[in-house]
Amino acid sequence: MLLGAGLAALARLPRSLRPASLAAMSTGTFVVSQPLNYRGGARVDPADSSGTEKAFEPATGRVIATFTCSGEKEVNLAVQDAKAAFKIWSQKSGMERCRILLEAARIIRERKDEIATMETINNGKSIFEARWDIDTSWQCLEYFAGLAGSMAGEYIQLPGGSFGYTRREPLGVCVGIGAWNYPFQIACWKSAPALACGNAMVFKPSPFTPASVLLLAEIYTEAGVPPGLFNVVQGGAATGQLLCQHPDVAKVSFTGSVPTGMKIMEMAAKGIKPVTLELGGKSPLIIFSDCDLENVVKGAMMANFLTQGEVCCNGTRVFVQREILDEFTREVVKRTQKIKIGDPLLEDTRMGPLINRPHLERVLGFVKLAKEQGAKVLCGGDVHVPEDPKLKDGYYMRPCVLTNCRDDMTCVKEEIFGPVMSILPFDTEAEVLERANDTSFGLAAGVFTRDIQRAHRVVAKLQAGVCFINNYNVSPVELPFGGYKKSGFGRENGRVAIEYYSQLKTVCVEMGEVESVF
Ligand SMILES: NC(=O)c1ccc[n+]([C@@H]2O[C@H](COP(=O)([O-])OP(=O)(O)OC[C@H]3O[C@@H](n4cnc5c(N)ncnc54)[C@H](O)[C@@H]3O)[C@@H](O)[C@H]2O)c1
Ligand SMILES: O=CCc1c[nH]c2ccc(O)cc12
Repeated sequence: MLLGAGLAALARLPRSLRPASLAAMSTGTFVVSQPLNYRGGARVDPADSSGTEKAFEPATGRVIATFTCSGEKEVNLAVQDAKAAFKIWSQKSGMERCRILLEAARIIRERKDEIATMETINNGKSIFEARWDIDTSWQCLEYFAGLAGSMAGEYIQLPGGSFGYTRREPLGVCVGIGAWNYPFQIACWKSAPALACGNAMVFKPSPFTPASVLLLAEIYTEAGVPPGLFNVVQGGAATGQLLCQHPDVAKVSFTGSVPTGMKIMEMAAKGIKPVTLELGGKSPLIIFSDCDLENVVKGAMMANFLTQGEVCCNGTRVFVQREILDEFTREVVKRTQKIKIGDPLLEDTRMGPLINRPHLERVLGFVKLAKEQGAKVLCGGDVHVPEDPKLKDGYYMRPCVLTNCRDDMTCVKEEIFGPVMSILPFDTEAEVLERANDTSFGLAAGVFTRDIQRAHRVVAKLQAGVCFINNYNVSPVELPFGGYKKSGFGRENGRVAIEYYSQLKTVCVEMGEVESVF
């Protein structure tokens, strides 16, 4: 729980009385004072330390938590607790697991405002968006609860009355390592399928956003999972490495950047551990001239400016057919300039601060380089200083639209992970397909057109794991999510996620005599 002035008392109130009070808290008052590790069904101070980290409130630049990074001893304790809980959990029927996950989903739904408030304070995204994130989170638990109850193998008849069958079995202790852009949701997208399949999990959030996953851990406990089934350790690369290299860890599910993904895969390879990698992107959004322009402008904004542009699947290379280039550009700039930037806890704010000062500087650096390389800034791309004095040290920038872009510019080739849209004109379908696929990433892509045949023809040729037709950045939990090429592999969400958190056992049953060649 986040504790600020008067908040400790609020936190002791019955849960039903808490959410509204917490949601009413304003920016600039929260501090975290309880331990941020979770083990054996409770918050704990870590048994050892590999240094300390500070977490910030991006809206104000204030430190909201100082915490200890977990070392070898603490990581080992978390894995051992998870191992013990796995023995109990994996023996439960799918229906028993289903009931507990449904209860956890219900509690998340009930505490939505409280969790969203914490997410907004620690990440900087607007409260409006954070509530969406929490909706997708409980929906994910509900979805995998349903699948837990219906997981089954196959029966295969063999000659002479013999037969075989398959069993879908859990892997054991799974590790989840998260990025900072969707802290609570990432933990849910990983833990829900893992737990549904009968696994235990040790989760490490990004050191920039250590707080909200503790609420998930407490909720799992309250819902009835065995103590130790879901544990949290804190820290950065060193703690992550200890987790990936631990001999009792059966699988690693990672969300983060491509360079870190490569390191994770190397470590996992040494232990022959399966990995799910949800990595970065530089996704194309292709807009044909026959589109519905009103929808397209909305789609392009959704593709670029959610969570301050810090979204892996953002469609930041916006290819616009030349006939509508001017009209589209005019309209998208007009709307971008109207985005309300500021205190992310205010109901009408639509863009909050970026995650931290170095990241803000990095994004501004991309805009500067784009100008040097010949791009034209049509709006934004500079620091925003809100009028409210308490926000003066926050990490705000104005969302940016770039034109005069070329495919070889850095702003078009590299993932910026900030509110920067690059507009690129094109003439023909064949040309735009070639240019859209000319990247080592392959996370997502979008097509806007009224021509349904063209829409399907184009998405069939796009090298991307998630394609949108006439919309962008919607992620219903029923649909698999994951990338092609360097954007990773394995899938989260959808039925298929079960395959990444379980293993298949084949049982061959002989009903006759053993036929021996000896
Ligand atoms: N594809 C997706 O679903 C998805 C979702 C969100 C973010 N991302 C990507 O994540 C990146 C931004 O997130 P980030 O800056 O937190 O990424 P990051 O790779 O720096 O860190 C991600 C996580 O990995 C940990 N980590 C860092 N080095 C490690 C190591 N050597 N071993 C083990 N763990 C290590 C970090 O502490 C953090 O928890 C962007 O590239 C973005 O596209 C992808
Ligand atoms: O940021 C990228 C897309 C995304 C949004 N929410 C989640 C949760 C878990 C992920 O692995 C990716 C994402």
